[in-house]
Amino acid sequence: MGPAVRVQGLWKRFGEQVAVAGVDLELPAGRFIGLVGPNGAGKTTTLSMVTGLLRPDSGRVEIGGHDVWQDPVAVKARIGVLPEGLRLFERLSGLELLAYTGRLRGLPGDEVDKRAAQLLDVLDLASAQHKLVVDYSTGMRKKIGLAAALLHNPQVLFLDEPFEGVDPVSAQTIRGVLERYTASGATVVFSSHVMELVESLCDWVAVMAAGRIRAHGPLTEVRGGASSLQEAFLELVGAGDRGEHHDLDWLGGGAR
Ligand SMILES: Nc1ncnc2c1ncn2[C@@H]1O[C@H](COP(=O)(O)OP(=O)(O)OP(=O)(O)O)[C@@H](O)[C@H]1O
Repeated sequence: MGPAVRVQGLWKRFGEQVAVAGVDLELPAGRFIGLVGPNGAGKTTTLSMVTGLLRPDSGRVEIGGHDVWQDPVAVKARIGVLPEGLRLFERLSGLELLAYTGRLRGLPGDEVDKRAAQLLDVLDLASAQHKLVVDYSTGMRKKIGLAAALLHNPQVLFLDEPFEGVDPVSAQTIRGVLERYTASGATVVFSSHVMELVESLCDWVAVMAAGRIRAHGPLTEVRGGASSLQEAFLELVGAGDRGEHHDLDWLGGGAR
């Protein structure tokens, strides 16, 4: 089986700022993949280019063997995306949003109804299905966004910070759905800067810093001899000694 995603020579600049500086990456199919890196590392920019939301300055991306920019329809049929800062149709109810998304995806009406009912149930949104999305909480928005991204049963699911602002119960629910999804051979790619989360969920990771991939591979390989992914990550991104500085010696109790 070929890689789920193949990225070659990907670059993106915003004026003087180089956000993504030559990323080459092959993401294996059927894995739970974490893209980790500090704030500003270029994770969102990379995922936006990989999913066809942002045009790269140069480089190529293939998903399931299809070029994201030359064959966008084939790619979009195969992927689901939960972007950061997801915009939803606020004046639709959760159920209406799924019905609309399903029809846009070309699914027959009765199939959409069946899948929507199951997703709402599994994601614990059934009791809120007639509520307008504008009235949903942050966690509910993530869950309805996830349901919309899964409705057409994509081969690869991209999630940008899916657990940000989500309470532990909802996080567990989301996690259960994602684990079930990857167990059946699909691929999840998600970005996060929460190492514990990545370590507990992912079996394959790519570490990004300053627009480049610093390490990638099975979790155990990337972690190497370090006691945790967090420790390996701090060594990789060269921030191991951060916090040792005494510039803030005025901060805290004592003399004002
Ligand atoms: N539209 C834009 N215009 C200008 N600069 C941008 C734009 N988008 C991203 N950048 C810059 O590119 C760099 C990478 O940003 P990006 O959002 O991809 O990082 P990230 O790894 O997702 O960070 P975070 O974890 O904080 O979300 C940052 O320096 C950011 O300021």
